Amino acid sequence: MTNETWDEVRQELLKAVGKNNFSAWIEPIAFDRVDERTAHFHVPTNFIGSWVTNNFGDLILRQLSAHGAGADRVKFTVAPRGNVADVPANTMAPAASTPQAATPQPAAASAPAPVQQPAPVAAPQPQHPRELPGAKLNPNFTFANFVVGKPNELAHAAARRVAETLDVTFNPLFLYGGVGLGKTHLMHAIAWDLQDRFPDAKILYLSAEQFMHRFVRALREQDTFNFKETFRSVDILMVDDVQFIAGKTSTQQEFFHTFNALVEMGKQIVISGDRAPVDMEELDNRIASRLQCGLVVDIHPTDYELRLGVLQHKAEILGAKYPHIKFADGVLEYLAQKISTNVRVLEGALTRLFAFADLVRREVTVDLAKECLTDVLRATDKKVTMDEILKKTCEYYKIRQVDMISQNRQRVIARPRQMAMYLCKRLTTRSLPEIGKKFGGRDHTTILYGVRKIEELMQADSQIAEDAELLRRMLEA
Ligand SMILES: Nc1ncnc2c1ncn2[C@@H]1O[C@H](COP(=O)(O)OP(=O)(O)OP(=O)(O)O)[C@@H](O)[C@H]1O
Repeated sequence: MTNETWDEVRQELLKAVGKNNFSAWIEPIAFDRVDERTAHFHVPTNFIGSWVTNNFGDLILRQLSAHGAGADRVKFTVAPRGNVADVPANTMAPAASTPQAATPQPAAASAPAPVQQPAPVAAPQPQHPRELPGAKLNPNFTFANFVVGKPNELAHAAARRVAETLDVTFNPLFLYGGVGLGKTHLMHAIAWDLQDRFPDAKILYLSAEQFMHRFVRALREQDTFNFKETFRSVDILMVDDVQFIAGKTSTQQEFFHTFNALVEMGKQIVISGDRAPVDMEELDNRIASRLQCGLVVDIHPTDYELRLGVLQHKAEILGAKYPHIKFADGVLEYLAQKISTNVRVLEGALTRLFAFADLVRREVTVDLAKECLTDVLRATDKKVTMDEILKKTCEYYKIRQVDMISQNRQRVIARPRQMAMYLCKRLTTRSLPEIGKKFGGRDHTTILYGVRKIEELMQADSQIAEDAELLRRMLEA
C-alpha cells in the first residue's frame, strides 16, 4: 500500500468518524508499511493506539480492504526514538461475505418525514464551479442538498435571504450551533447561490483559521497592504468557525478592522461559530458586540423528523451509487431514533452502512446496522448528566460527593473537582452558571478556571489526559 492509498483511506475515515474524532484519533496515526498482510502504523502514545484499535480498528480495516491495501489486520506501534512499544494489535477480518445474487433495488423509501426534502438523487449540482479567492467550496453543500426541519428552518431562511441579493439585509448574519449541524453547509450554499446569481461578485469564503494563517503570512512577508486590499475589496465575506480566533489578540484586531471596513462599505458579512458571540469567552468584547448587531441565528440540535429526512435524502443518493444494495424497512427510522448526535455522524453512519453492506453482500437490516455501527450506536446512546459526572468522578478518584461540592481546597479534592467541572462543560450542554450551581453555588468564573486548568494540564500531564479520557469513556459507555 502506498502513502497515496492511505491518504484516500484517510478521506473516507474523515467522512465516517467526523472532524473531531478524526483530528483527535486518526490524524496522529502515521502509516508505516504493509507486511505479511498486516498494515503497520505508528502512533504517538500507547493510549491512542489502544483507543484507535478498540474504536476504529475494524473501520480502518474495512477501508483498507476497500482500497485494495492487501491487509487483513492492523497493528499500531508507539514510534518515537526507537523506543518501540507494541499496543494490543487488533486482528480483524471483515465479516464473511454471503455470496448472494445482487438484485438491483432502490434504496430505502420510508414514510415521508415532515421536513422539507430536497430533490432526490438528481439534486442539481452547482454549475461551473470556479475557483474563488478563498477556500474551496464543497459542491455538495448547496441549498438543494440541505434538508430543512424545525431545528434549522430559521437559519436556512436567513441564509436563503442573504443569498438572494448583494444588498445588505442584516449585517452580519451570524450562524451558530453545535458540531456537524450544517453551518458550513449553509455558508457554502450561500456562496454557490450568490455566485450563480451574480457571477461577477467577489465572494470570499474562508475559515477563521485560514484568515489567521493569511494574516500571519502577510505579517511575515511584510505584505499587510495586499492582505488588507484583498479583504476590503470583496462584496461578501464569509468566515467560518470564528471561535478559532478567540484569544488570538492580533488576529482578532485585524479581523475587527476588516469587519468594520466592510460594514462601512455596505458589504455583506456572514460568520459562523460554535456558540453565540456572548458565550465566546475569549472573544474580544468589541467583536462580540459587533457580531450581535446583525442577525444571530441558532441552529438547534436535530430532532427525529430532521434526522429521518436527512437519512432519506442521503439514502437516495447512496442508493444510486450502490443500486444492488437491498434496504429493509425500518432501518432509517431505527438510525434516526438511535443516532441523535449530529448530522455528520448520521451521514457517516449511513455511508459506512452502505459500504459494509456492499462489502459483505448482505441486505441492510436493523441487525446489520447494529453489527456494523456498534461504536456509533454505543457512543450516541447516552446523554450524560451532571449527576452522573459527579458520581463517577468521585468513584474514580475515591473521594466523597460532599467533598466535591465543599470549599475544601486540598489538591486531592480540588483536582477531581476541576476534572468534574471540565467533564460537565465538555459532555453536557449546561452553561457555566448552571455548572457553578451544581458545584455548591460557585461562580461561573471559578468553573471556567477549573475547565481551563484541566485543559492546560492535559497538555502537560499524560496522566490527567488519560484520566479525562477514561472518565469520558466510562460516562459515555
Ligand atoms: N440539514 C442538513 N441537510 C443535509 N445535510 C446536512 C444538514 N445539516 C448538516 N448536513 C451535513 O452534515 C455534515 C456536517 O455539516 P457541516 O460541516 O455544515 O457542520 P458544521 O455545523 O459546520 O460543523 P462544524 O462545527 O464541525 O464545522 C455535512 O456533510 C453536511 O452536508
